[in-house]
Amino acid sequence: VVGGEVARAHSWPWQISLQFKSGSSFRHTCGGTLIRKGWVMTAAHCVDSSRTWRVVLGDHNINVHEGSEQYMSVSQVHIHPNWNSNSIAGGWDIALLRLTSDAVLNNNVQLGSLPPTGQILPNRNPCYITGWGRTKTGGQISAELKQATLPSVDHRTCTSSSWWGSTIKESMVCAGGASESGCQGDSGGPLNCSVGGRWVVHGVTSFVSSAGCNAIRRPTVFTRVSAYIGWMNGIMG
Ligand SMILES: CC(C)c1ccc(NC(=O)[C@H](Cc2ccccc2)NC(=O)[C@H](CCCC[NH3+])NC(=O)C(F)(F)F)cc1
Repeated sequence: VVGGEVARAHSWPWQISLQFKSGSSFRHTCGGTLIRKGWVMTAAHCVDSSRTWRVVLGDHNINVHEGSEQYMSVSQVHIHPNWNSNSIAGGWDIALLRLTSDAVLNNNVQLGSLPPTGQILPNRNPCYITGWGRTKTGGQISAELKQATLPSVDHRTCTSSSWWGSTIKESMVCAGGASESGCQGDSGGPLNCSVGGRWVVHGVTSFVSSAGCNAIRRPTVFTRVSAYIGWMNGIMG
């Protein structure tokens, strides 16, 4: 997350760290959202390589064992069948991870709320991006979970020629476009939007401009969760 601030610990208790085994330890690679006790929603591009994954729930500083963490193994990776790893602009950048055991819900670990099918946010709806991703283009990932306000940008604006143009599909949500953005390592994490006074996870962090994470008029692009409710229910049962 470029800009914003360090989140109050466990204030986004559905945020998870997706890590892969590297030698004898695990490394953070992406974010994700706990949506059922046994299921995590993340980006397809995070899991389209075969690795040994683990999901860390209830984390704040990913380099320190704080006692609130739950370490979960992944028994199954369900990548959307239409995902094409050579075409991030094609969309479909969403995946579900089945955990080997159910999370224990508590003050530090809670389920994220999903929107109803088809819900589209109005322009400039208040949203926060959260993640442990890089804190500036080419910079380092953050040890502590960060948050930044990224107002949603409506489709008409985001697809205009001086913005992203036709790269943006109906199944995507844009948010930000000023000095704050997502960055590498935030992929797969939630776009948390305030709807009716409650936090709803409206996006899965997908991509930023290759000219830089917080490039002007290149808002962070998210997979629109409300376009995939049917698919997810079909998988999770
Ligand atoms: C649609 C097409 C023109 C297009 C292709 C690629 C991108 N962006 C990218 O590829 C930039 C590259 C980058 C690297 C380092 C620093 C900044 C940017 N990376 C990204 O946007 C990666 C997803 C890459 C998926 C690759 N299979 N996502 C992110 O960084 C995140 F966290 F914002 F979600 C953007 C658009």
